[in-house]
Amino acid sequence: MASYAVKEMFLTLQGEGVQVGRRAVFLRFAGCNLWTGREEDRATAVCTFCDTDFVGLDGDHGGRYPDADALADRAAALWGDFPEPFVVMTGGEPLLQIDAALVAALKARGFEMAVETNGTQPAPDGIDWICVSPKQGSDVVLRRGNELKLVWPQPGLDPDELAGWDFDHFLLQPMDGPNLSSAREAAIRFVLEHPRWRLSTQTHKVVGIR
Ligand SMILES: C[S@@+](CC[C@H](N)C(=O)[O-])C[C@H]1O[C@@H](n2cnc3c(N)ncnc32)[C@H](O)[C@@H]1O
Ligand SMILES: Nc1nc2[nH]cc(C(=O)O)c2c(=O)[nH]1
Ligand code: SF4
Ligand SMILES: [Mg+2]
Repeated sequence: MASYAVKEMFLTLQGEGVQVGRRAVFLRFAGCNLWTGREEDRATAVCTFCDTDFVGLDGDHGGRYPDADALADRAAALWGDFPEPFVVMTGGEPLLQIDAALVAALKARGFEMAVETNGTQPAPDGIDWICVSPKQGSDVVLRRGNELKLVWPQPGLDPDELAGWDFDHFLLQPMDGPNLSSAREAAIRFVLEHPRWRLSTQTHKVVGIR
């Protein structure tokens, strides 16, 4: 039976993408295949701009969960006594760990499931909402889903090529970091010229929630 390495779990509002503002349990898995998460490796990683600490098991409700039921029980407890539970699985790279047993355990507790992924791994069946965020220099195998959320700008990644992939929504998300304001301006300019794309703002950072 699989065990799961979890960095943290918390209740918040989805800050990004088409489902922005929605109450959600965030389940952040530890580990990623495109960066070790160590600052000394950032410059040589495939993904160099990550805004997230996904190393270790030491966050709120983090730990090694022995099985899918234990993890789904914790997610249900965090959601609390409300209808229509919603979980966003992220990381790190969640598709390194999400398996059929976890999907089934969450489904059995009534969860609607979303995933935030870099798209380099196939997704198991049964996930309700797939957000793929491609990274320049990686091999994206998951080219269909609900939303494609491109962190912008990423030199070498051409949005016109991605626009042929099979997604319902195409989003540009300005890259947070030292050049955030110019990234924002570039994204706004791009959307004004390419109405197929929408701007995704990381609203949780603006309003000061997790
Ligand atoms: C931390 S990642 C975890 C999920 C998965 N590994 C991925 O990259 O999609 C969550 C989301 O944050 C985005 N992201 C990471 N660093 C960012 C940054 N500096 N600015 C804007 N978005 C960022 C990712 O592209 C992804 O959409
Ligand atoms: N509020 C909030 N919304 C988010 N949407 C995607 C996030 C992520 O790190 O995957 C994230 C996050 O870390 N916090
Ligand atoms: S792929 Fe996702 S989790 Fe991994 S380093 Fe990039 S943004 Fe961070
Ligand atoms: Mg985040």
